[in-house]
Amino acid sequence: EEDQQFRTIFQEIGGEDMEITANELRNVLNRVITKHKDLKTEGFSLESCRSMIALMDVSFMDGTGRLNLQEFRHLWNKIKQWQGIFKHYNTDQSGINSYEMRNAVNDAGFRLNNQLYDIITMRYANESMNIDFDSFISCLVRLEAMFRAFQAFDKDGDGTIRLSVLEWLQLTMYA
Ligand SMILES: O=C(O)[C@@H](S)Cc1ccc(I)cc1
Ligand SMILES: [Ca+2]
Repeated sequence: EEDQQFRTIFQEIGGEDMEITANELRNVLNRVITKHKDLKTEGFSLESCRSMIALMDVSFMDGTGRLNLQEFRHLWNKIKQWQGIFKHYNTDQSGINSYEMRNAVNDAGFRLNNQLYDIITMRYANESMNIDFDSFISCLVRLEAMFRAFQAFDKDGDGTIRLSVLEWLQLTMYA
């Protein structure tokens, strides 16, 4: 039942080619956020949607540059989960600050170190050191995809991976 609902949404957004492009993803995300006044954002940019699609490609080893149903379902479920976390910390509608971001990232199930929390704030916060909803989502999509990519490379699970420079560039230039 829920799956059929998903397929319908997906069909409506992606069109008959059953794939969602960055533009189509941007349109649906920006349509949904207009219905949520408690999600502080200026909207999702095309670039952030391109990045999220590339990260889903990396997660699902599917270098199409578009979202298939499986990738879209995963991304959409994550956004639904993470938007709830964002609302929980975005109490004053100013976005979330670096302290709240640390708790939000933990609530999303990630365990990082202090240096990484600082890096995330530097990378995703605006001039007043607050993180808007679209940046919040872009950050967590990247975080999750990078964890999954590492695990895919770390076949023996020993916590280390070996990459040639070209393998490194294939990952970092695309993701
Ligand atoms: O589906 C919805 O509208 C709510 S429940 C969750 C949600 C909120 C924001 C986005 I963008 C996507 C999904
Ligand atoms: Ca894809």
